[in-house]
Formats: sequence, structure tokens, C-alpha cells
Amino acid sequence: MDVQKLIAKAIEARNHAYVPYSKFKVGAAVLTKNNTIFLGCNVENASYGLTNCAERTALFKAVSEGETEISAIAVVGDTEGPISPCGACRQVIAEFGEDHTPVILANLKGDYKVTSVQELLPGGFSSKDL
Ligand SMILES: O=c1ccn([C@H]2C[C@H](O)[C@@H](CO)O2)c(=O)[nH]1
Ligand SMILES: [Zn+2]
Repeated sequence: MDVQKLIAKAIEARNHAYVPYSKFKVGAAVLTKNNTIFLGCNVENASYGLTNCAERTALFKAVSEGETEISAIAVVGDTEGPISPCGACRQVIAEFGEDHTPVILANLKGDYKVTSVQELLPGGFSSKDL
């Protein structure tokens, strides 16, 4: 897995962010086990709570194209340090990743951190609990 390439793809996705309300653009790139990359951006709405984050956009695109197993995801925002995904996205990343699946968190200055599904959502609810 090429960390820098996945970050570059997330930056590319970020250019399409639809953010008239927050003006805060986020991009994500999901690498699937089939070696395909799906891009996603945040998509806001005048009814603010309907906003879809970049991570979930990318993941839902992958799943809707038949790819449910991910080998990595990168997320980029214009943040001071590496961006921190919201709780909803952590839960959705956990649904399609494994405990040790790399989650790459980055900003536009070139800072990045490679963390994992388990680190981002310890003790999360999963299919194992059903
Ligand atoms: O990891 C993150 C954090 C925030 N956002 C979006 C949601 C909203 O459009 C804007 C501000 O919260 O950023 C994402 O897409 N991903
Ligand atoms: Zn989110």
C-alpha cells in the first residue's frame, strides 16, 4: 500500500467537496482488497444534519460498486495536525475494515499519521455483537 499515493488521491477527491456552509473541504480515498481506489468528498446540505462526510462518501461508493473489503483509507483536511474522523465515520470504517486496517489521517501541510480501525474505535459495536 502506497501511503503517499492514497493521500494524493484523497487530496484530488477533496477538490470536489460541496461545502457551501462550513467551507471545510475534506477528501477521502479508499483502497479495496481488489486494488481499486474509490474517492469521496464531503457533501453538505441546507439541512445541515444531512451532510455526508468524505469518508462515508468514499466507502459508500465502494460498497455500491460491489467492493465491501477495504485494505486502507486515507482522509485529508486543512487541519492543524492530521484530521480526526467523526464518530459516525469511525463506525462505518470499522464496518468495512478489519481491526488492523490502516487508516491514514493527513492534512494539506504534509503531516500524516497511520492509525488503525481498532485505534480509532476501540470497543465499537460490530456484527460480532449481533
Ligand atoms: O473527518 C471529517 C471531518 C469533517 N468532515 C466534514 C463534515 C462537514 O461537511 C465539515 C465540517 O464538519 O467537514 C468530513 O467530511 N470528514
Ligand atoms: Zn464523518
